[in-house]
Amino acid sequence: MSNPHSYDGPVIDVSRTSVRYPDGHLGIQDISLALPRASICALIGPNGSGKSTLCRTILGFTRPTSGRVQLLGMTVRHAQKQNLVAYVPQAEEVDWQFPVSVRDVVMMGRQGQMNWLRIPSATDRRCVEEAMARMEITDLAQRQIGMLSGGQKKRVFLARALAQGSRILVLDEPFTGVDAHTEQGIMALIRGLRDEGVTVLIVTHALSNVPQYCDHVAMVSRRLIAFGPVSTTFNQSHLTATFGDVMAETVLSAVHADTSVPSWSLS
Ligand SMILES: Nc1ncnc2c1ncn2[C@@H]1O[C@H](COP(=O)(O)OP(=O)(O)OP(=O)(O)O)[C@@H](O)[C@H]1O
Repeated sequence: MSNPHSYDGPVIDVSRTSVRYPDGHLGIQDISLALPRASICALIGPNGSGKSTLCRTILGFTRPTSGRVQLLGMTVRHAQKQNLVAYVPQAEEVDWQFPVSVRDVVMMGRQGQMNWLRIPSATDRRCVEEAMARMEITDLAQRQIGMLSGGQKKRVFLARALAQGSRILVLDEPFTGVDAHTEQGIMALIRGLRDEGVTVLIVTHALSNVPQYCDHVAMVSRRLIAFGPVSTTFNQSHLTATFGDVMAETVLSAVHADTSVPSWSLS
């Protein structure tokens, strides 16, 4: 098995991967992409195009029907066991009624590092306090997660991912329902992690932010339409093939005018 700290191949390596759900629906078809270390990749496509399916396959929540996913040169299961992958879910995937505090949720990021008794060490506690401070949620530490605003909830899950200290970070729509200050904070954090060597995959409908925030972009419509550096891939022909010509025009004019396209306009 490769050493995750010295491994210099593709960090997320998806090879000819398809997912067909038990009811016969096709989630993704024959997708291949290879993300390098220390990069930020946007995963974009219309509703139902397979973004979540691809993420869930990379995270090991969904098994590919065919093809193969490797993370840092090892199977997804091995990477998960070594705590190498952190995930920030969409708000809808979380049971907000669950009676846990913000600090408890952030501590969950440390579970893979704890001993079998699951008693947090001084290091675990320090990592949790540092992650909460970095996400500016220390004052919320005792609050029950269901009582927080949408932007505060996002920051809690980012802090959990930070506390985990993983080499790969997958975020599902991190900008939905957050204000401009939180959005800037999330991006500053993600860039900081990228500069520390973390590989980041972001599912986003905030298309006009992609050139500003990301190094690579993957465009999907069940199949892979295009993948590569933003500078050469985020262009009119690929956007048209993925979203249609009206949306491609709207996105590109928003990029040039440096304004954002509301995500609801992409449904
Ligand atoms: N559990 C499931 N069982 C059956 N079909 C599914 C399941 N989950 C997703 N699908 C189907 O797989 C396809 C891809 O869905 P997916 O959720 O991956 O798209 P998405 O790009 O993430 O969409 P959105 O932008 O709306 O979140 C869709 O046709 C969807 O109906």
